This record gives sequence, C-alpha cells and structure tokens, in this order.
Amino acid sequence: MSKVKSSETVKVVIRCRPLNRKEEAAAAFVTRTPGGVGGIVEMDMRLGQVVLRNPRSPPGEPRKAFTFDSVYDPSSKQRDLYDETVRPLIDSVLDGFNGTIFAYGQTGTGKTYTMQGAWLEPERRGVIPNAFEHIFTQISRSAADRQYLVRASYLEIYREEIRDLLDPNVHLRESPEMCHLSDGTLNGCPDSLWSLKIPWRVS
Ligand SMILES: Nc1ncnc2c1ncn2[C@@H]1O[C@H](COP(=O)(O)OP(=O)(O)OP(=O)(O)O)[C@@H](O)[C@H]1O
Repeated sequence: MSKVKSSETVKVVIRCRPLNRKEEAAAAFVTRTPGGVGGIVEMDMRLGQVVLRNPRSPPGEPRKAFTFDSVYDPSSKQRDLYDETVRPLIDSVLDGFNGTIFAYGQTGTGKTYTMQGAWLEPERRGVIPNAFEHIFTQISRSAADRQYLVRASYLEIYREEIRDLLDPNVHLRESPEMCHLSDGTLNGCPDSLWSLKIPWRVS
C-alpha cells in the first residue's frame, strides 16, 4: 500500500470496492462479447495510480492514469486504511490540530462502508468506530490530571437542508442573512454548526 505523505495538508485517497454480482455479470458479458474490449482498472499501490480504459473506446486509445496520495484496491482492509491514512490525522487532532475526513463518491461506491462499516465485526469496522476507539484509548492512557473535552455531532446536509441526526425534532436551514450579524458572530448557533461555520436558522 502506498504511504500517505505526512507533510501534505490535504490528501486525496481513493478506494475501489469489490464488484457486486450485477457488475461482475456485466463485466463478464463485455469480456465475452466478440470485439468487446472490456473495461480495465489497474491500481498501482506503489505509485498511487489508478489506470482506466473506457470499455467502449476503440482499440489503441491510450488509457487514462489518475494519481492520488494513496489507492486502496477492492481487497483492502478497513484496518489498513485506518492505520495508514486516518491514524496520523487523529493523532494530530489529539495534539490539538483540526482535522477533517471527507468521503465523496457516487451512490453505492462504499462511503458508508468505509466510514461506518459493520460496527459489530471488528475486521469490518470503519473509520468512525476505529477513530472512537483510538481517541478513547489515548484518553484512558493519558495523565490523570489531563482533561479532554470530546464533542460529537451528526448532521446530514441534503439539498440545502441541514438535519441534526441526533435530534430529529430540530430542523435547520442554511440562511444567507445570518452571515451578516454586525459583530460577525452567529449567536446561539449550536456547537455542531459552529464547527461547520454554517449560518443557520431554525425553521
Ligand atoms: N470495501 C468494501 N468491501 C466490501 N463491500 C463493500 C466495500 N465497499 C462497499 N461495499 C458494499 O457495497 C455496497 C454499497 O456501499 P455503501 O452503502 O457503503 O455505498 P455509499 O457510497 O454509502 O452509498 P450511498 O451514497 O447510496 O449511501 C454495500 O453493500 C457495502 O457493504
């Protein structure tokens, strides 16, 4: 697995999930079709590269290579992804720095699996439960006179609507006029939105 360079502020990592049954069948069909060239996905862990060829492209068309800080192939393990890519970020958060992990991708590409995974199966636990374990283990090992404050919020932003998933009764809406408070503050803003710096109003 390629190692994420620790000096960079923003790292972009790609993970490809295994094909599901439907996709496997479709891939087998394309490869069997006379004249069909099949889609090609090559992943070079060392170079952090994904190389693609459009299955409909004419023979001889050059493949396209995309380079990332790290690539994780379909056989990659939750624990490896955590240890190599997430652990250094959480360590820096425990040292007092800000850190964000942002999962982005088309529907069904594996964001939930990577971030959440299967909580009850240690090998399939994703970033969130692994980060909780990491943070609370670190806290339990720290000096008795050292205090930590851990705050958690769980928000969904979907089509301009912000939902507090820990309190379904609160409906929040992004509000441009809230940006212009004279003292530049967002009075009464819930903690969760402070950290996102989202102007809000309750609807
Ligand atoms: N790395 C992986 N290994 C094994 N199965 C995976 C992996 N990634 C995703 N899957 C499986 O693929 C399916 C789709 O994944 P998931 O639900 O995480 O996608 P998603 O990006 O969160 O989708 P949506 O945006 O629609 O919520 C699930 O059944 C999930 O268990």
